[in-house]
Amino acid sequence: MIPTVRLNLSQSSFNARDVELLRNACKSYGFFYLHVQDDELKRLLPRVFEQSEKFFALPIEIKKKFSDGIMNRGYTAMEEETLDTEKQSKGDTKEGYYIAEDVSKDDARYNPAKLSGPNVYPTNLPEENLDCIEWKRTMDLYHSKMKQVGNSLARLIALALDLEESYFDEYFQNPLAVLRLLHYSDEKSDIDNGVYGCGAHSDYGFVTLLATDDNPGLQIYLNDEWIDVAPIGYANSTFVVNLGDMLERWTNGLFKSTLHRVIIKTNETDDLNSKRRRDRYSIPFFYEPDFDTLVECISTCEGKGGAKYSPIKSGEYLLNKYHQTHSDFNS
Ligand SMILES: O=C(O)CCC(=O)C(=O)O
Ligand SMILES: [Fe+2]
Repeated sequence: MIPTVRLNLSQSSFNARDVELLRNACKSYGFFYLHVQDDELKRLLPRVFEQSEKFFALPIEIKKKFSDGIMNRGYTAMEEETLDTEKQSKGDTKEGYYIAEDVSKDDARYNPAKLSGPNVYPTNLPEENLDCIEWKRTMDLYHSKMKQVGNSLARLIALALDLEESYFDEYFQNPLAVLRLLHYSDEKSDIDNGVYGCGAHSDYGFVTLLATDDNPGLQIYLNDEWIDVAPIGYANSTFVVNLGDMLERWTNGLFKSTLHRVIIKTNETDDLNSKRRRDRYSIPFFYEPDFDTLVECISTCEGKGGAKYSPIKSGEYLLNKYHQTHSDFNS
């Protein structure tokens, strides 16, 4: 149902049809598939998922070592995050790993109060369990490639708003660009009892580009109904993209930041004749404007009714949301 927009990273201009598709999808659903044409990305995606699975397969006491609750980097355990505090009886049945821009302490951009600092990477593990060098290389490469995709998508979004293609560039000089590896446990979601893979929420920032495996689970809330989003699988470099709250605020509600959640439907009694279904793995990439960006209604979106939302600061908005949802976040 949601359309597929195309983006070719090696081309500098965009196709008018894609601009139109994107505009309609952003207004109606706040969600679309994005097929990104880029050979390096296509080769990289299976490796990123492979390395992600290898990490999550490690024992919990090892995984827990690689975490920084101040900068919100590295490992977050099963049920640590609760995205819908009203409806959930326990945390999301998923574990995760945050990777952002790796900024060393001697870098001029180092500023932990503004979430700019070093990543946490797995280290000192037996190579047969995890090749830490390869792991870091793969994740850093993917993070950098996804920033390029985010930058290009921001330009396409500007065109869809009838703005200059470069309109958003100034707000993404040091974007809060965060990759999050996710692994859902096989615990079946139980809506009546508040058990969710991931509770209902809207994303906080500009756009999220989600790579998933072939497992279903993602649902979006449209016209008072929860609708399944068919998993696209990462093999052909297609992402499920959704818009976040900041873009909704920037556009005065013209572009939607839509509620979504993850429902895990499997359990031990799943089709015993076929091979047991694998756990679900997904990797959202959150592309958000610079920490100090003031997000306020774009003048051409104001319309007759005026601005519906008060201006917010990008970084403050994110920090607030992290505090509300993460029990281990203590910045
Ligand atoms: O795993 C998914 O399909 C969605 C995850 C998500 O919505 C999020 O992390 O914000
Ligand atoms: Fe989300």
